Amino acid sequence: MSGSDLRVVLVGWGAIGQRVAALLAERRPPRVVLAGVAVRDAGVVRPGWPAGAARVAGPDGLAALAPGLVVECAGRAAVMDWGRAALAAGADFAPASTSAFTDGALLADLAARATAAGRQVLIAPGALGGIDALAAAARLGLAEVRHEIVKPPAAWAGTAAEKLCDLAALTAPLTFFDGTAAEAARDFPQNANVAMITALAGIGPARTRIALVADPGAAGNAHRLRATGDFGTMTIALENRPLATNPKSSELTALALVRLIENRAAAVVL
Ligand SMILES: NC(=O)C1=CN([C@@H]2O[C@H](COP(=O)(O)OP(=O)(O)OC[C@H]3O[C@@H](n4cnc5c(N)ncnc54)[C@H](O)[C@@H]3O)[C@@H](O)[C@H]2O)C=CC1
Ligand SMILES: O=C([O-])CC(=O)C(=O)O
Repeated sequence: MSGSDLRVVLVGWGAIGQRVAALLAERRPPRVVLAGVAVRDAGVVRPGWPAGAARVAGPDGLAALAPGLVVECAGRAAVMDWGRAALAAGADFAPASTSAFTDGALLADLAARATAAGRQVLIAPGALGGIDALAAAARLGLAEVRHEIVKPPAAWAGTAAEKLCDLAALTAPLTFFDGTAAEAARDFPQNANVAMITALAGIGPARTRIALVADPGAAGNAHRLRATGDFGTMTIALENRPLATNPKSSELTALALVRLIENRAAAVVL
């Protein structure tokens, strides 16, 4: 491998981390090396571990791998420490657990560290599409952004949805939450990270409206985004296939991270 290779470290070996690693192994993008994966128990042997990737036990072990890009797919609690460690190690930082940015001070802190280090915090579109159009449209001014997240009841199990409705008894779609992106991302960190992505790309966490729906007829995880503004009107509808090992997370989230990684090393960026 040459000195110009992009050395990537994944933080988290769950549904998304494993899918990203498998896609990189399949696609073998030029100039991309999966240098390491951070896990909580580095001693455990894990089937399917990527060839040549080091096990990283904690943020202190990051700099030794000389990463160019650290991709977080572990959970909200991992974002601050791994983001700081990535930027201190001279890497860009791409967090998937964007619900962490309901704490606006955390994003400001990482942004300041990125500026000081000459690096970037890169936010992939996650489970969503149309973020490029939304972010472009926001430059002229948006009047309204509404994002509806529809998942089967099983995908809401173990979340605050259980306090708001009887998931097992549903026979028709139920909108169990309608509020701001700030509230959605704060209260549903496993299911509404994209709410914060929509908000950051558009009109912010306080003005972006989010509806969360449990639908017993849903085959996958749907995202419906509608925005109006001086640019015109946009409507995006996605029916995402869930990841096999975590029904809460969409396949598209892993694909968006693979795209981000490949683009950091590509000659032509799309
Ligand atoms: N941006 C987006 O659109 C989306 C973001 N997500 C978020 O991405 C994250 C990962 O999702 P999944 O892979 O589906 O979750 P998962 O629960 O399958 O995997 C997370 C893994 O990270 C590990 N982990 C947790 N804290 C860690 C730490 N400090 N260091 C090392 N490993 C740690 C866990 O043990 C687990 O193996 C979650 O926060 C999820 O909510 C999920 C879907 C969409
Ligand atoms: O993967 C999805 O469809 C969305 C999701 O879980 C999240 O934003 O946290």
